[in-house]
Amino acid sequence: PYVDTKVILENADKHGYGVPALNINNLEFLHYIIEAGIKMNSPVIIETSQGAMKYAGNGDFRKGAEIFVKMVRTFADEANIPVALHLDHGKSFEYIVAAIKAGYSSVMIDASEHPFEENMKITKEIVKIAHAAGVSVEAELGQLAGIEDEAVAAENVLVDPEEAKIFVEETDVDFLAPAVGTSHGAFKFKGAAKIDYDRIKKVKEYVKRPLVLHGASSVVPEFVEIAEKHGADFGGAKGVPAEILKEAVKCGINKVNTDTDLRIAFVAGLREFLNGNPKEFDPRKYFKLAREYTIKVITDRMEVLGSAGKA
Ligand SMILES: O=C(COP(=O)(O)O)N(O)CCCCO
Ligand code: NA
Ligand SMILES: [Zn+2]
Repeated sequence: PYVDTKVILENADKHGYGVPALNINNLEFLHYIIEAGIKMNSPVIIETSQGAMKYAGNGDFRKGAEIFVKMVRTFADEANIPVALHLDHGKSFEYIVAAIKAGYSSVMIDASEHPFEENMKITKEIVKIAHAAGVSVEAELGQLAGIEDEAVAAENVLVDPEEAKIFVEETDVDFLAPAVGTSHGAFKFKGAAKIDYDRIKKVKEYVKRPLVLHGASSVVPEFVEIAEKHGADFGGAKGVPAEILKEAVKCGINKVNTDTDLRIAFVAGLREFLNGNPKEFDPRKYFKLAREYTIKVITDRMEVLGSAGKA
């Protein structure tokens, strides 16, 4: 069934597991996520960035929002796993309102590049509007480095747990994304991978609601290798290893945002298949390995996070 993201995340919070939040831009990735969820009997959170809304609507983001809601609801209505649709990194009022009007389960208002008071003020407004429409809200505190679709945050600014307490009390936001050392994309750490567990624990103690880990892709070496064997150049790619994700879930993370891992698995399979099948040009055939690898990277993640078997 199609559910509110809050329902999925409150259950995950209660039972101490993580749920993958998986980004899509097209029908194929939605197919793979649903297949993986059904196979593992896991709840799934589908998420789209503002860029994905524009892309799906061929430039018209309101159209794109409607297309995603109709596609996701069609799958969700007949799947016996909980499925939610979330707007990821909503920065523009127009996009957020379009997602709410189209029927998204939840929206993120990402005002993290603004000073604390401004972030709080903007988030409060969005919460009022979203809650009036029965839609739950995610916000971000602190800043991730790395590329975030439109904006590039220069440095990591880790969340201040005291600020998180005030922020949640003031805004009544449903789930919070604290910046704890990760960043978006395939090049997350200069040195060894590490995130600030104590900071997660402190925020959890204060806000007592589901927490979100952004920049959580593992950049799985197996798929990086296959992609590079077939012409990709991902030199220096490094993500969040599975054992760090497990620890982060223990500390209170419940929604685990994952985009880069799906992209790498897909392009690894696509490159391998195209290199090995020079005569093939049927789009129902040449995604075969891309599909297989993308489903694999999702089912593995459901095991790591503990959402497998929880639908
Ligand atoms: O936090 C994440 C996931 O980040 P990643 O999958 O790159 O680790 N997202 O919000 C997904 C979109 C970010 C741009 O790729
Ligand atoms: Na999000
Ligand atoms: Zn993110």
